[in-house]
Amino acid sequence: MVVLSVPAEVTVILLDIEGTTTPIAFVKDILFPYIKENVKEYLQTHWEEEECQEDVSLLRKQAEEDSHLDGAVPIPAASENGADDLQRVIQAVVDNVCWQMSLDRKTTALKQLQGHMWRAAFTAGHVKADNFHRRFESCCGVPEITAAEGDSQVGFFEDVVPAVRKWREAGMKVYIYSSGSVEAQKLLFGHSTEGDILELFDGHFDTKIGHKVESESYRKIANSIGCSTSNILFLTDVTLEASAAEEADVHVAVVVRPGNAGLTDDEKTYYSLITSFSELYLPSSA
Ligand SMILES: CSCCC(=O)C(=O)COP(=O)(O)O
Ligand SMILES: [Mg+2]
Repeated sequence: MVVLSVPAEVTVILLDIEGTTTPIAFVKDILFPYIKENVKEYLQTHWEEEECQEDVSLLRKQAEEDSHLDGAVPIPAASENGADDLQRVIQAVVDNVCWQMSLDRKTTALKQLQGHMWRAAFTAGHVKADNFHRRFESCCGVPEITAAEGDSQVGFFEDVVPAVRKWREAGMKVYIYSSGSVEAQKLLFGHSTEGDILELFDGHFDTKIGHKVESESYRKIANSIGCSTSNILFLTDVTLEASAAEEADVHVAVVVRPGNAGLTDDEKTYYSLITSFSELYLPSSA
């Protein structure tokens, strides 16, 4: 087995989710289809609620910023002109969300709405919490999406939970940094195969602190944790994120998982690679 020695100055492990703790297939084939298939009904049901209106305002603001982009979908302001007008605005929001998702945009506006939709799905019982890791089920007309046991559509790779427990026993702090909203992250870790494992994490960060491809985000994270950037080891599948973190003096390792995007030969040579969290060696746990 390949072993990657964690530098002695590292006291914090910062984890990406999609492609790192969690198969890309789980996000793309289970979590995201739920959004696309339910967004219209969600908006129609929750439209009058303050939270939903805040989500729509944020999406509208994002749409204005995106107006120069090819295929961008504007969201008109809702007027008092009756039900037809309301349906036109809702359809524009649906089209905007689907357009953003077709590009796998990581905007805070999109991620916030997704998090609220997943929460509503849990609350309404559309999602079975005890088997969330391999079934994301809807009772509102959407076909049940079930992944067969042993395939890649589970919530977490099997090495994740044992490794995180071990790191914590060795005195490491463990944080999550994902484009998925903190609320969505907590749903995921709150419903793992091993039950609620939120207590394994010292905290969560999302794009509200900044985008993952921007170095400044990692400086802000270190500041928020109260450590130096060089005390952090960031594990991610995306080299653009690794590069931004490294520019901020964060240690990085690129995680190679089944279903992840391939790396170039240069990237394979340049970055420390791991295929499982069990390949990390902590001198302090020796
Ligand atoms: C429950 S987290 C949802 C995952 C998600 O929406 C996402 O965009 C994942 O991005 P990551 O930064 O974890 O690669
Ligand atoms: Mg990722």
